[in-house]
Amino acid sequence: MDEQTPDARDELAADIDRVCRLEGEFVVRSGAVVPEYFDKYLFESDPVLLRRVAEAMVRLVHADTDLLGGLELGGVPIATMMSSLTGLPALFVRKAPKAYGTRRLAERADVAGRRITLVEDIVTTGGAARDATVALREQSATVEVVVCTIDRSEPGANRLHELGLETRSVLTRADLDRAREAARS
Ligand SMILES: O=P(O)(O)OC[C@H]1O[C@H](OP(=O)(O)OP(=O)(O)O)[C@H](O)[C@@H]1O
Ligand SMILES: O=C(O)c1cc(=O)[nH]c(=O)[nH]1
Repeated sequence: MDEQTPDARDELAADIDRVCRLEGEFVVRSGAVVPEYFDKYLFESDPVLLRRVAEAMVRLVHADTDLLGGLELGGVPIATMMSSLTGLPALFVRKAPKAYGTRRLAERADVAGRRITLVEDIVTTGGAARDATVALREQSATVEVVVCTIDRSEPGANRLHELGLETRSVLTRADLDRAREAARS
């Protein structure tokens, strides 16, 4: 697939920022309290925006990927759309194994020996991606890349590289701040 043009990227940043940036006081997954929150459900529930996001994320997926592992919950609609765009099968990765039925953590089939690209909406500290990586590697999957829509991590906060995991984002916090500034001027 062609690279995304700088204009298309700027346009996506502006639209995502306008739709999903909230101001207030928010507790995030890591337990920190932050004054701004990117509510991914506000762009994931818009079919046109979800598709644009998924198209941009597909460009970040390595060719040798076997499965697109959407992280519960916000990663699941994105992984599903990416699966539809690429034909790669999706995997739905729960935060914890289901307590009954198949008792699976990763919904689809065994992941042993499969190369999984994780699909995440927002990376703040990388904690959710870390937990999923550890759990999937325990099931003998290969996990080396996480693709995300927004990397809002502060410098040094994302330590996924220590797990040998590469983070590839469509947009960073700086992209969204620039888009916001441009919209104001
Ligand atoms: O990088 P981190 O510090 O892990 O934070 C980001 C993660 O936290 C949020 O998920 P949340 O647990 O709120 O779940 P949801 O997708 O189920 O709404 C977000 O969607 C990421 O998965
Ligand atoms: O870190 C998080 O939990 C988090 C941050 C954010 O901006 N948006 C979100 O959905 N989760």
